Amino acid sequence: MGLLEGKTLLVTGGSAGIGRATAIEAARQGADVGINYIGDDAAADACLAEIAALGRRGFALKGDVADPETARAFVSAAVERLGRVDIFVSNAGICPFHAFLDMPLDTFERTMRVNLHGAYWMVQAAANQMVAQGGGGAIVAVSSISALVGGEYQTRYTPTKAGVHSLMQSAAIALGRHGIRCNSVMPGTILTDINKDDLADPEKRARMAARIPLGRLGDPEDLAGPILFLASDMARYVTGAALLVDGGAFVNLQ
Ligand SMILES: NC(=O)C1=CN([C@@H]2O[C@H](COP(=O)(O)OP(=O)(O)OC[C@H]3O[C@@H](n4cnc5c(N)ncnc54)[C@H](O)[C@@H]3O)[C@@H](O)[C@H]2O)C=CC1
Ligand SMILES: C[C@H](O)[C@@H]1OC(=O)[C@H](O)[C@@H]1O
Repeated sequence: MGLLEGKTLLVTGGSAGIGRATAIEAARQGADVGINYIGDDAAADACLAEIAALGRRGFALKGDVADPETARAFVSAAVERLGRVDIFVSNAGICPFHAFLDMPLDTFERTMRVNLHGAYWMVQAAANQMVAQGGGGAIVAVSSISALVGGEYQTRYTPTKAGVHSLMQSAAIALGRHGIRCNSVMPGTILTDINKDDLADPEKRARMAARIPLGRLGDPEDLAGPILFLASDMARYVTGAALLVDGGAFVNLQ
């Protein structure tokens, strides 16, 4: 029997990277899965095909998480298609690298709106559904090691990841009385489209890998287990927590 047998799970940014790995592993663990995404329809269709091949129900909703209306539409579609929402994974995010001193206003605002506002409205919509249906629930947000440490070209990104971590702490308090647990994961450097350009420089890539005690950069699948553990009943007394999933990078000062 899978870890998530009989549950329904929603994940934002589920067509690629960490969100996709989470969606597919959730299906393997017995959950029906809804994904939200933006951009490439073929990638979303491919993810849905894998969910179906695992014998689970799935649906995809295209929409920008920066628009609060997408949150309402995603949760409504989940209720219509899957009946309820047991687990919500707030994952969608962007990280356009840029220097601090000449940060364009639109780059700053877009990053805030997608990563932080998007997480806020999505989590609120999912939580309202969980409260209305009863029986509790679990919310996991994808924060980052960048909530704890800085990056020269990530000055409009790292505050969003600290914000997502903080959102989970406050939501854990607000939602505990409803039996809804809220936690975050903090990935280190994971090989996905978000950092493909940044890590195209072999020297930078080698430098990033060299500081990781486990000896390699992460893969999206490295996140699926920790996210789904926090989402599962095995973590039933865990709320307001943050789990670093970084191969040990954070603790490696020298
Ligand atoms: N890859 C890494 O090294 C790390 C990633 N993260 C976080 O993990 C999360 C997922 O990122 P990755 O899988 O690495 O990236 P990715 O680029 O492979 O996937 C991002 C996903 O988010 C979706 N997305 C992007 N903007 C969206 C929007 N406005 N509305 C709806 N969907 C949107 C895309 O369609 C895609 O499915 C992000 O929140 C990122 O900040 C955190 C730490 C490290
Ligand atoms: C996109 C970056 O490579 C990635 O994003 C994060 O949150 C990590 O800190 C890495 O810097």
